[in-house]
Amino acid sequence: MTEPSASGAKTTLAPAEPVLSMRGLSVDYLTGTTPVHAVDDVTLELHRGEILGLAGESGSGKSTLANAVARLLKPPALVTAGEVLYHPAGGAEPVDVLRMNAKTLRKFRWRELSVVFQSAMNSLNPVSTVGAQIDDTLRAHDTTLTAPQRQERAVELLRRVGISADRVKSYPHELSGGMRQRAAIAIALALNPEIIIMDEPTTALDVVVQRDILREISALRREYGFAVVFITHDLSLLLSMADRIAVMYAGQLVEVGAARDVHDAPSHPYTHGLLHSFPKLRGPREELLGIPGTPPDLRDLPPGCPFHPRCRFAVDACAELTPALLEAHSGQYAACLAHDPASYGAPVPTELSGEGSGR
Ligand SMILES: Nc1ncnc2c1ncn2[C@@H]1O[C@H](COP(=O)(O)OP(=O)(O)OP(=O)(O)O)[C@@H](O)[C@H]1O
Repeated sequence: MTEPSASGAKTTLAPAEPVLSMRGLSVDYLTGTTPVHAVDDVTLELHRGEILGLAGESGSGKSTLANAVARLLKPPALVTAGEVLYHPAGGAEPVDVLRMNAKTLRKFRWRELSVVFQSAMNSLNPVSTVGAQIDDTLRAHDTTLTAPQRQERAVELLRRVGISADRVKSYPHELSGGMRQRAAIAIALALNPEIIIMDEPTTALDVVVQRDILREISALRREYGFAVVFITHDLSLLLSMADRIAVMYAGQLVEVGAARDVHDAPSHPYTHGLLHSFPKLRGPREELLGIPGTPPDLRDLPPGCPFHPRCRFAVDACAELTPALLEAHSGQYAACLAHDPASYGAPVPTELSGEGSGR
């Protein structure tokens, strides 16, 4: 696969310097007689300080990819190929997260990378107050802090995510769903990591709380400068908050680009279908085309492009050739033969050409 370049980032907060590089990453689930290829040869960079949105239907491999990066996979999951390079600040040599020993990994987690899951109830300890949980995290990873300093920091962190100081002594069950999610974010921020992986962190919350928390994540990111991998099946949500978007289909990366470009001119038919599956907030009304059919069985992908049976732009070659991730437009990459004129044998469909998008 061609590695996406850095040129597409939307804001100045997303410089092109990588903090994490996934290269040729593949993960299988070894269940039954045939492995499930949940992540298939993914090459993707996370830039320092950016919000990278990871989108795709349920089962496309988003969580598996994130868990592989955080070294949270458990059997039957197995990384079968690839590396995940962490680039320390200050230009030190990159380190392969997948090959870190237990001691290095303990330091890497929380200090450099933390994770916020969909259900804070699963990550928070039900028998410990939120203040104590922040304190535990700080004590385990930063021995230079005194108890009063840790307490001060716990109050400050909770304040940063919108929880008042008097809640420090609350147990998770005493908090609303939104507050629990905020507390989980506060713990993730405790050691000031460079990377935070958020796996559907607001999906279980109502829309108003979700919007508030997303706004706060963006503000915190600006203030602290961490990079976020934000996972959701809700592409419209990502378009409003991410700098860049990576779209997964059947375990593969099918499109990567700046959020605005992906929104204005998707270059992969799957992204195009996702974008036309929900009504636009602005602009003229459009027919909702959706995506026909269902995702393939990851044990037995169709030959050629895995999306071709559902693709309205497919030509005969799509059932035979596996498309590489190629630059479709400047800074925007798609794994689609339509952008490879020699193989496609027809002009790029207008819908995928970027024409009319004002670029
Ligand atoms: N423990 C497991 N054993 C076997 N297959 C699994 C296991 N966990 C996940 N899978 C399969 O791996 C594929 C990718 O799953 P994954 O959860 O990574 O997708 P996802 O895009 O995050 O989906 P969702 O949005 O529903 O969380 C799916 O086909 C899923 O069924």
